[in-house]
Amino acid sequence: MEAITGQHFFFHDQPEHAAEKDSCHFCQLRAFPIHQTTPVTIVNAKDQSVIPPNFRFIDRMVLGQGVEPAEDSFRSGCSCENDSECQYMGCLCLADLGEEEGSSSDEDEDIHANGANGDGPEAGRKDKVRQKRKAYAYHTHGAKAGLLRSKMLNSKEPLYECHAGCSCSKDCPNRVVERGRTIPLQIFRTDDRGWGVRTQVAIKKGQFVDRYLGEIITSAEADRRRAASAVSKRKDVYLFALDKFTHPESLDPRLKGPPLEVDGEFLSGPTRFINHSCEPNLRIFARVGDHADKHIHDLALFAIRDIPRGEELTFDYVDGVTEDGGGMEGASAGDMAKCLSRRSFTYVWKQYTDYKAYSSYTMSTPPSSDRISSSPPSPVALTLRRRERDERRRREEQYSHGRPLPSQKLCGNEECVLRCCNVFKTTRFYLPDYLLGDKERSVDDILVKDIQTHFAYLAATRIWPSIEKQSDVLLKAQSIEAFATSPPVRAAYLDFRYLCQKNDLNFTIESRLRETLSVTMPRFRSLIETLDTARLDDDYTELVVHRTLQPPDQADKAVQTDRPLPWTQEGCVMRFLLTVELWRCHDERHMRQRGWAWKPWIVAELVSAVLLHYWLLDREKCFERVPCRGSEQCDEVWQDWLDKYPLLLGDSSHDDDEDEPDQGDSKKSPDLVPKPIGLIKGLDLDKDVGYVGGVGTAARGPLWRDMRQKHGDDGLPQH
Ligand SMILES: C[S@@+](CC[C@H](N)C(=O)[O-])C[C@H]1O[C@@H](n2cnc3c(N)ncnc32)[C@H](O)[C@@H]1O
Repeated sequence: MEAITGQHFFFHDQPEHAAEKDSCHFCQLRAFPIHQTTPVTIVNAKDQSVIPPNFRFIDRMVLGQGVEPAEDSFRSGCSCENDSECQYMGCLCLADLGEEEGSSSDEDEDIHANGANGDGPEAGRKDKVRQKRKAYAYHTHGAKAGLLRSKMLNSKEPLYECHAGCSCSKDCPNRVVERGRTIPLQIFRTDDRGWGVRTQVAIKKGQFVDRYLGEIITSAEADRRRAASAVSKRKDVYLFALDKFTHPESLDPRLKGPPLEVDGEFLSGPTRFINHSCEPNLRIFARVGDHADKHIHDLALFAIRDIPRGEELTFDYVDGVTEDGGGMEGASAGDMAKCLSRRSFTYVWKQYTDYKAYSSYTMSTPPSSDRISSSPPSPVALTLRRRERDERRRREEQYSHGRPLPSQKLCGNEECVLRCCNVFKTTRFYLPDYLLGDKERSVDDILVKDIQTHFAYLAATRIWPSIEKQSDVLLKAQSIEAFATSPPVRAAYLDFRYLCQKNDLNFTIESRLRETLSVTMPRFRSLIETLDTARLDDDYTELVVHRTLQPPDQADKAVQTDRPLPWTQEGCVMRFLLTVELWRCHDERHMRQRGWAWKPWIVAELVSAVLLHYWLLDREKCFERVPCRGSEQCDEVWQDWLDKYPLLLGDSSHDDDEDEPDQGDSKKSPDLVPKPIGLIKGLDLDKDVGYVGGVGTAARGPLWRDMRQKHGDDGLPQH
């Protein structure tokens, strides 16, 4: 260290040492304009180590190959007439803030700081200020001016700042990160953790410290560097993915992912030497200037508490993950893990799948602890933990919106291992082999989603013909569509198909299935009349349910064999009907479809129609059966369904006892906007294609009005 300092001091102002000067870290630092006011120094009072010679200080991001900033034509900025306007909603730079983030709980603090509280003439001004909602992230007035608001310190939101493309001045209060570091820093040799960074002045809570700089590289290049690095895990601590705005469905191709990454190992600023701590004094935030450059957003470090002069600066490499999987400072600290970029996503993903292969799945136990303050957790373990936590949160959200818990069985028996009772089980150890998705179009080029909608509409009008009000019909149709397309019904159909194949039962023609349905449906109806399928807590019900769902029991037969008897066609159909009915009851019990307390004959009608509908969709090649990749994929399937049918509490109308539509629920559920039924031009689905062949009319008359016979086709006989 002394030798290097000496070289610098004595020789680097001489032209013949130009090359050496170029690689001298002191010279690099001195060359930055900011060095005059807020220098970075390097000291080593411990040993002879020097900053790695292949490291170079930079004072701005370096864009790697294939990484481009936005074109000028996409750039924009605010047109606020004076700087103070840039604090409020209305400033274009703050346009991406949601309502929640925009609201300011610190507003009073600022007004107080400015002496504008109480009655009198100031009160009017205060009211006026209140009308304009303060939205930006910093304090404006008094001693805290320029510091991050306390609300933001715990927030996962990015910071949106004004920038060079804006009409406000450089002194605009919303340009904190842009103005750069104001704190002199010292890189020093720690006792036990290599280099570290300490502050040369006291830092206030909420004060901006510096950005994390580096080379911005593509994800492919990051992977390449990981692979090339002797120890990939080591490489990971220098890589930050710029994924704050990445979303697979983003309209901006640059934000679709995989995200760009910042590599600070060989080119960076002093923050690259900041060590990890589980009780850090800094936190990292995503910061955006020009919105067109979200893909290369900044990583800005702020103090999260007052820091005395001389104290080592640290941040939590995984932002507060604790052993129980929660955030160190409550939920918001955990959420910030998303703000803290995912380091080495791709690499870790591979590790993750391996990890999943041996880790037992549990909803509450994150991978083993690495929370030791004296040494940092391995980045792989940390990322795994973070991913586990994010997944867990996503699932919890789904459960709160009606996805059943994986532990729940259709039959109600905790111990049940029957495949068909476990349609909610999507964990690692009980993943379905396949998932059933809709193709976009049928073999006849009809949009499958139109067929689904049309089926639901016809079912609503035929099974509940007494509903007159169109909005009630649409509500009914919407809830039928949600039910019929739900993941457990799909799982039940796959199970049905599998069972049929395994037992060489082929419903190769529609009439065969219709016949079987016509025999099975009355039995099914009397079964659910006898049982209270909505309450599965008595032994008798469970026994009967299990008998129906299980392979036929040879004990019932005269001939005893070692193997279970094969399934019959009626058995397969019955198993589908009962599985779907149990899911319907579960759904009703647990939240989404409240008020579906239908009489057994309505249930029998609808559930049978659903089976025939699925079979017809299958025949028309509307489905795709995809191997299930993992529980994440099941999560996605549930998420898609929950997103598409967010709240279906409004369908209580028209039990068979009711004459008048119940409009109460639709009034109570403003979220339920009836979906327009897309009629398919030139096509009568009933007649021409027969997709809804199973739907008859249940209005006190014959349960199955055979649409096909009307058109001279084979059909389901009346019963
Ligand atoms: C981003 S660098 C920080 C600067 C580093 N100390 C150096 O000398 O270059 C991350 C590396 O620092 C070390 N490190 C960071 N935090 C640490 C901690 N709390 N305990 C031990 N080593 C730590 C680890 O070797 C880690 O790979």
